[in-house]
This record gives sequence, structure tokens and C-alpha cells, in this order.
Amino acid sequence: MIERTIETATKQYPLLLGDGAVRALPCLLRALSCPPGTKMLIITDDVVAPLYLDEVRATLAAAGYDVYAYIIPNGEAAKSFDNYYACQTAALQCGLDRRSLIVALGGGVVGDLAGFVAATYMRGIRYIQMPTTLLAHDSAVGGKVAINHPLGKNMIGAFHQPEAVVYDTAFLRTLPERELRSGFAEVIKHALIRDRRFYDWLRAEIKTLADLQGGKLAYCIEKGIDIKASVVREDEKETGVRAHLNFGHTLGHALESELGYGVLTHGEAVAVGMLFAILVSERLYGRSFAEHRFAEWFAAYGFPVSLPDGLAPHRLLEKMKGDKKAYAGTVRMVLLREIGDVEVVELEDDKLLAWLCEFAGQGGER
Ligand SMILES: NC(=O)c1ccc[n+]([C@@H]2O[C@H](COP(=O)([O-])OP(=O)(O)OC[C@H]3O[C@@H](n4cnc5c(N)ncnc54)[C@H](O)[C@@H]3O)[C@@H](O)[C@H]2O)c1
Ligand SMILES: O=C(O)C(=O)C[C@@H](O)[C@H](O)[C@H](O)COP(=O)(O)O
Ligand SMILES: [Zn+2]
Repeated sequence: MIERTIETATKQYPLLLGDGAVRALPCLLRALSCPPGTKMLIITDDVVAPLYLDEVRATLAAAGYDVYAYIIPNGEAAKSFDNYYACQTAALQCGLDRRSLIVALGGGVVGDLAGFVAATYMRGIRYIQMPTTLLAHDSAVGGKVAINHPLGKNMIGAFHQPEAVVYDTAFLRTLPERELRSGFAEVIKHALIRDRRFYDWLRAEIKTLADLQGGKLAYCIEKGIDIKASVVREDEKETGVRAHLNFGHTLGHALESELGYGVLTHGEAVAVGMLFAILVSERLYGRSFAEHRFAEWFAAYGFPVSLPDGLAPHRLLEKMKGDKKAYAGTVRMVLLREIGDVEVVELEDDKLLAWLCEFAGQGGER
């Protein structure tokens, strides 16, 4: 079992990672001063529930906790106000009080939604992240919790750190290939923004998605978590370097909301967004990353490498102007100076529009 302490300005919490981590829950909860009888509401989705809810519920019940469950539909569209409200109703009906805990059992959708429920129920109660996707190596750490608005991704949310992250990697064995790919986009992101050696390792060792298993998968998760944790340690509430974790997300989030939540997975949208951010970096810095053949590399995993058909560049620009990093409607993107070195740059609308048109026209030549 791998153990980490996630440190932020407001909180420190343990992260347990490995096959069978769920079995450590009772011991961990006692260390967190949760006495038997504490009410726990597991929030999960309708794909994860039939696979893992019974095991988690039984583990908690055997340790003497008073366990309830609420199941949301799976998929990005479920990160909605309606489901947020339904979870709050469930918490009230189960009689959760300020000593109760919410357990987020699922991928980033469940983690973000359940975390936001916890952040706001009775003005904030404790919660635990139990990630079940590769992507959630990112979402379960760092305390960003949110729901989507039809006008923009993650627009309603909070910073609310969990009490613990319990990441049972045995749960990943049932993850569909598309979701493995989606999570791998955030692994690539972590390497590109902070770690040239890890990037070189990825290029050498993960040639296709089939390589993403066993020890190599475990290493990707561990490195991704360590990079994420180091950024969050420096800047919990995104007043500075935390924005680097948004590499690929300015266009990525615009694509997700413009296409309709769930059409692309989050990782697919971020992959396209990273390729666009690389194009902008090349144009702005007057340099080339051609030797890295990024589009070819991404395509080898099955990522989309160009804008989906039918999207108007000016509409994407409008969405990007509404991104949380933008100030007074000026787009701020995370750009790649070198592999492992990024910065946030303000960009003029007319240049961005021209680069979006160029990106739309080139159909994955990067
Ligand atoms: N808070 C953050 O810092 C942060 C970071 C990155 C991404 N996110 C958010 O995370 C979300 C994406 O998360 P995700 O990719 O995990 O999506 P997800 O939660 O929708 O899970 C993807 C799919 O896999 C299924 N699934 C989950 N675990 C499974 C398992 N073990 N076996 C089989 N199927 C399983 C789910 O039911 C779902 O259909 C997005 O909303 C994104 O904005 C948040
Ligand atoms: O933790 C962060 O900070 C990130 O930016 C991680 C991203 O991968 C994640 O998608 C996050 O939810 C984006 O945050 P947002 O503030 O741009 O909505
Ligand atoms: Zn992301």
C-alpha cells in the first residue's frame, strides 16, 4: 500500500493507494475520530453501485457505522444542479448532521458532485474521496468540488478538502478502455506541466493503452498524484501556480459545454485542448514542438486530435472568454514553454480566433 499525506494551506489528509485499500477504511476512520454510529452517506453512480457499493457498505457497516447510499446516474451530465439538490434531499432524509460523513465512491463526476454536496450541506461537513477511475487520481486530490452549469463547466463549486482519499486500485480492473484513456490525458498533462523525466518515461513505456496496466499503471497514478499534490501544496486556491493544472482545459472545458456534457469525455476534451495549447505556444513563442509529434502520439492512444466537426471557432472563443481563469473577458491560457515548464499567458481575441481557425483547418497535423 502506498501512503501519502496531502498537505494544503488549510488541511492535511492521508491518501491510501493500492489493491485492497478499501479494507483500511475502518482503521482510517477511527484515526479520523469517527466513532461507531456515525452516519455515512455513500454517494455513487449507477455503474459503480452494482460493482462496488455492497463491498464498501459492508465494510463500513461491519465497523459499526450507520450507512446510507444515494445513487446518481453515471456520466458528465449528472454533475448537475438537479442531482446536487437530490443528494441534499437524501442527506436530509437520512438525518445527516454536522458529525456525519459523505463518502464519494466513483470517478470525478461523483467526487466533484458529492464533494460539493459535502461543502454546502449544513454549511459544510466532512467527506471522503474513494476514486474508482484513473482520472480520479487528479479529481480526488486538491479539494476542487463543483457542478456544471449549461453555460460553463464547474461554474458552481467550492474548495473543500476531503478528510482522506482511499484509492483501491483493484476497482480499476472494470474500467472501460475509453475511461482509461480519459484518465490518461490528465497523467500526460501532469507530466507536461511539471516533469520532463516522467514525460520521457511515458513516451518510452506507454506506447499504447494496452501498456497501461500492472506496475506501469500504478506508476502513472503515483506520479500523477505526486505532481498534483505538489502543485496544490504550493497554491491551494488557485491564486497562482495551481492554474498550471488547467493546461489543456481552456479549450477543453469550452468543448465539453459547447458539445453538451458527456459527448466527449473530460480527458478527450483536455487532450484536444492540450494540442491547441501547444499550437498557441508555438505561435506565441515562435518555436516548434514538431520533433515531439504530439498529435501522432495522442492518436496512438485513440484520443481525438482535432476539433470535432460542426463547431464554430468564434463560439468556442466566446466560451473560452467565460473560463474561470479569464479576467474582464480576456482569455488566459496555460502555455508550454518547454516540456515540464508552463506559464499562464493573456491572449488577444483576434489572435486566438485565428489560431482556433488554423487548428480547425489542420485536422490533427500537430
Ligand atoms: N476536482 C478536480 O480537481 C478534477 C480534476 C479532474 C477532473 N475533474 C472532473 O472529473 C470528471 C471526470 O471524471 P471521470 O473521468 O472519473 O468520469 P466519471 O466519474 O463520469 O466516470 C467515468 C465513467 O466510468 C464509470 N466508472 C467509474 N468507475 C468505474 C469502475 N471502476 N469500473 C467501471 N466503470 C466505472 C462511471 O460510471 C462513468 O460512466 C469531470 O467532471 C471533470 O471535470 C475534476
Ligand atoms: O485541480 C485543479 O486545479 C485542476 O485544474 C485540475 C483539472 O484537471 C480539473 O479538471 C479541474 O476540475 C478544473 O478546474 P476548473 O477550476 O478549471 O473548473
Ligand atoms: Zn481536468
